[in-house]
Amino acid sequence: MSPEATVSRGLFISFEGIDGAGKSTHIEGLAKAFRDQGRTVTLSREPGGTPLAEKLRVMVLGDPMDPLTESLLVFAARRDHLVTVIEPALARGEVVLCDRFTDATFAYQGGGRGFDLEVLGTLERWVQTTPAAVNSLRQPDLTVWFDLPPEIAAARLADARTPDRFEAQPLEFFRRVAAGYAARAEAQPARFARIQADQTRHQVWQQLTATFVRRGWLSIMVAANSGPA
Ligand SMILES: Nc1ncnc2c1ncn2[C@@H]1O[C@H](COP(=O)(O)OP(=O)(O)O)[C@@H](O)[C@H]1O
Ligand SMILES: Cc1cn([C@H]2C[C@H](O)[C@@H](COP(=O)(O)OP(=O)(O)O)O2)c(=O)[nH]c1=O
Repeated sequence: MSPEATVSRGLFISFEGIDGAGKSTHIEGLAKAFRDQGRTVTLSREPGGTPLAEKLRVMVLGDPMDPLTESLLVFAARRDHLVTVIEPALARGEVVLCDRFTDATFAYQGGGRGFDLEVLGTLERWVQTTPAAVNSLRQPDLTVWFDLPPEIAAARLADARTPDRFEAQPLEFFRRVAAGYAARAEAQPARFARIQADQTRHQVWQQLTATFVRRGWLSIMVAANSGPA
């Protein structure tokens, strides 16, 4: 095991992908694996993660609005979440597992809605500026990207749940969202781990844990004895 695994520095890990890609299925199991290794885990999501941000989430997922309004609301929710939950947890040396972060904004508002990427970049810098981060800009240490063709995601979601304002979008919207994720991953390859999410749950889990074992963040033993919740 690399020395990194024995040092309890804060770890910020985000999970991304189009709706239905399989994030929720695997995050709990990963939290358990980190806990089994003695780490304290903060499990959260965006938009959301604080009382204020959860209120903003209800609006973003439910009320029609223009893309700038949508972008401002998700970034407002993010600022509150970052300042009151994520930064304090990282300062305590915890593992923060976050179901979506800023890449979702570039993918959904930027790719899906076609909103201005430069404006999103400006908002990203404003919202994620924090003195505790490398170069004062907070980014995840790792972003796990569940890459799944939109057709397969749609089939998985068909019977699974009542669609929200995004899940109700046509396939073409999700093609643009997927392209948005691919562009972010191409621009920042060191931060992204791409998971081929079209495989069985077990195979997806194995790809996921291998990613963490490779970085020295999970031991092989803990990974082998764990699985999706
Ligand atoms: N590897 C997989 N193969 C088949 N179905 C899956 C797989 N992973 C997840 N699912 C199912 O697909 C649906 C969407 O998964 P979910 O984890 O909720 O996706 P997300 O959180 O990314 O929107 C759920 O019904 C889930 O049980
Ligand atoms: C974080 C974020 C999410 N979203 C969208 C993507 C999802 O469709 C939705 C909520 O994400 P998610 O929590 O994955 O939905 P669910 O709980 O139904 O699996 O919000 C954005 O459009 N922009 C953002 O910045």
